[in-house]
Amino acid sequence: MIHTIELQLGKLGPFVAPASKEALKSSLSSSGFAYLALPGGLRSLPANVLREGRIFLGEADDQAKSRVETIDGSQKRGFYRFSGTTDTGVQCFNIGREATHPEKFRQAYFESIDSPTELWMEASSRRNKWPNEYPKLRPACLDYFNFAHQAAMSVLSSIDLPSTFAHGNADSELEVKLYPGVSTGSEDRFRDHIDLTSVSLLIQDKTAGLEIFLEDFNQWVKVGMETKDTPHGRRFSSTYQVCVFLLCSNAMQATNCDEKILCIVGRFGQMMSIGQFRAGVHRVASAPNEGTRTSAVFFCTPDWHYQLPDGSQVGDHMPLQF
Ligand SMILES: O=C(O)CCC(=O)C(=O)O
Ligand SMILES: [Fe+2]
Repeated sequence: MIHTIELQLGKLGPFVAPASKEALKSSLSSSGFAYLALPGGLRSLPANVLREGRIFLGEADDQAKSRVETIDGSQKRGFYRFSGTTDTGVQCFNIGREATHPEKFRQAYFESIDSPTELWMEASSRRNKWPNEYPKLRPACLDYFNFAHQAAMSVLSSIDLPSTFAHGNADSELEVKLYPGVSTGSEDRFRDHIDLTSVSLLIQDKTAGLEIFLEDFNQWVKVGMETKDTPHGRRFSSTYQVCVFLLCSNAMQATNCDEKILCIVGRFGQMMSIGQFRAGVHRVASAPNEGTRTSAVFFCTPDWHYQLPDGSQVGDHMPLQF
């Protein structure tokens, strides 16, 4: 069962009310997923990051993109073209925590494994890249990054997992992806996987595309945006709502359709909880004739030197940086 948790707005940012803890635990342990509903005062944050990301990725010319592009290595910052999928044409804009010396975040890890500096320094010191021509992108991304970090910390502490202690560097990533429309619906755009995160927070602006696997039902379900019937036909009711359409044989049933963020347990969330919380398997399928889709995922990542219950460090699980 996927529960919806109302986030509250406190002085220090968004938080999960104590009364919602059990529902959140039950949702993340049974399915690996939960919805976070936003109070009105915070709803512009996801809307802004999707809008500014969509404008940059959809409208900037190749030159503007190439000025903030990362081509090589697994540590992406700024613009890059997504590969490693059957689909071409997916474009991304990636940021980490804004910092002058981001290599400091991973230094303790690399030193603990005696890794020669020249092997990790270059990739780990990559800073955020902001396109000058799109000045609204930076505040939209940074505001959302800060919000998402706070929200993730509150989610983790509510379910009794290490929060700020394990995420002191806030060495997380925010990635906006633009999936151009397709006319055929056969291929997966992003194959099924779990994320290398403690939790991921996902928003999207289109009904079609994201699918999550519900183990208990042995079924893929579509996560979409609410549609409303109007005299002029069906239309989307907001830019980033997510809801689940259960793939029932006789009816597509929409549930949980308000201003929501999908919270997904990642591999580290599962490991930190010694399996109490299930990592959520998800994928992006192509949705023919649905037009362009934009998503933004906050990949909440523990510090690389953080030691997991099995004795490994978080960094041991990360793809090579060079
Ligand atoms: O674009 C999406 O909705 C999902 C992308 C995703 O799962 C990922 O980047 O890990
Ligand atoms: Fe993912």
